[in-house]
Amino acid sequence: MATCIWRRLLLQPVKCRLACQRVKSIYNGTHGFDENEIKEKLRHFPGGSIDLSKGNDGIGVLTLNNPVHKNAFTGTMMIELQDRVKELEDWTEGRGLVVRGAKNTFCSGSDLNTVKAMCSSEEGMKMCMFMQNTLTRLKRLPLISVALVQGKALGGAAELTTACDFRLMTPGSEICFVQKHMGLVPGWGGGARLVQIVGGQQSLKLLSGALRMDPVKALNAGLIDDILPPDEDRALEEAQHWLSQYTKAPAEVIRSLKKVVIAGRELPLEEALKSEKDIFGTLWGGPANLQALARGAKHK
Ligand SMILES: CCCC(=O)SCCNC(=O)CCNC(=O)[C@H](O)C(C)(C)COP(=O)(O)OP(=O)(O)OC[C@H]1O[C@@H](n2cnc3c(N)ncnc32)[C@H](O)[C@@H]1OP(=O)(O)O
Repeated sequence: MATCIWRRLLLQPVKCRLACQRVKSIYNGTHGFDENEIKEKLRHFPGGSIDLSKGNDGIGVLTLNNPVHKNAFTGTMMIELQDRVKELEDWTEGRGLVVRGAKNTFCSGSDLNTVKAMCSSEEGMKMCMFMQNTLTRLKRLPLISVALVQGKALGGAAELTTACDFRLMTPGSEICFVQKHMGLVPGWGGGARLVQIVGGQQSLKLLSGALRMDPVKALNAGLIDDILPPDEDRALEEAQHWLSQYTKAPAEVIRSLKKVVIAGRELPLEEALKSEKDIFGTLWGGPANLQALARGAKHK
């Protein structure tokens, strides 16, 4: 039943808007999760912002902006991240997204003042459910996302990078799942996603060793997709250029490709195949398809 709804949603994002909100997220009222309650709590920990710019070229830039604290995630930044992801869900022209930190550093994870103030197990789990919902929705966006890691990506920030389709690092940067040193495990969904990206063996090493992954180690482990040239000030430009090799096509084609991959990632094979057929049907004989045929495109 759930996979059937999910398949319909892949095809009818507007029609099924309300159901969509439920299915795109993991937790809702049936899991005892009260989103408003946790948001109210998170509002008590202000600071920083999550900024989104949407380019006319269909490429968005999402910036974690709290540089005095190395872009650590405050409570209000967690809420703003959800708001920005909702905005991206509604951006029908979007084809790609770069997720980065302000001032040449990525993010030092959860704001430690927020962590200290929400120290009961119950509160921790609510925050964890809220962030899992948001990061799952980020990963399920019908556009191609890349995390640009400059400086350090620690703890929850390392988890955030796994909610993007791709990861890039600049020389001198580092990704480290420091949760073990905090007496924790990943909780924002980064553990499960890491296993999907690098496999169980590598994940166990990265998490239990809290390994500091420099760009070369991260590339060899399959954690990242490329290392950018050593020019910090041009890193965003380089990341956008790197991303453009995957986003050069009409938005409806790129968005449909991503939906096919989401179905393949998340649905049992037969359901994924049916989704793929339906998504294919939305493009066959459509403008991009007809233009390609009229051009007599050759693929030498
Ligand atoms: C499920 C979620 C799990 C989590 O994410 S738990 C959080 C994991 N992250 C951490 O423990 C990061 C702790 N911070 C550090 O290790 C270092 O500050 C870090 C990021 C390597 C940067 O080192 P430095 O370059 O030497 O800079 P610094 O230490 O002087 O930091 C500059 C100012 O930023 C602050 N800061 C850094 N990370 C923070 C954080 N996560 N929460 C709250 N504040 C944080 C730091 O306290 C300092 O502030 P101030 O200038 O002393 O007022």
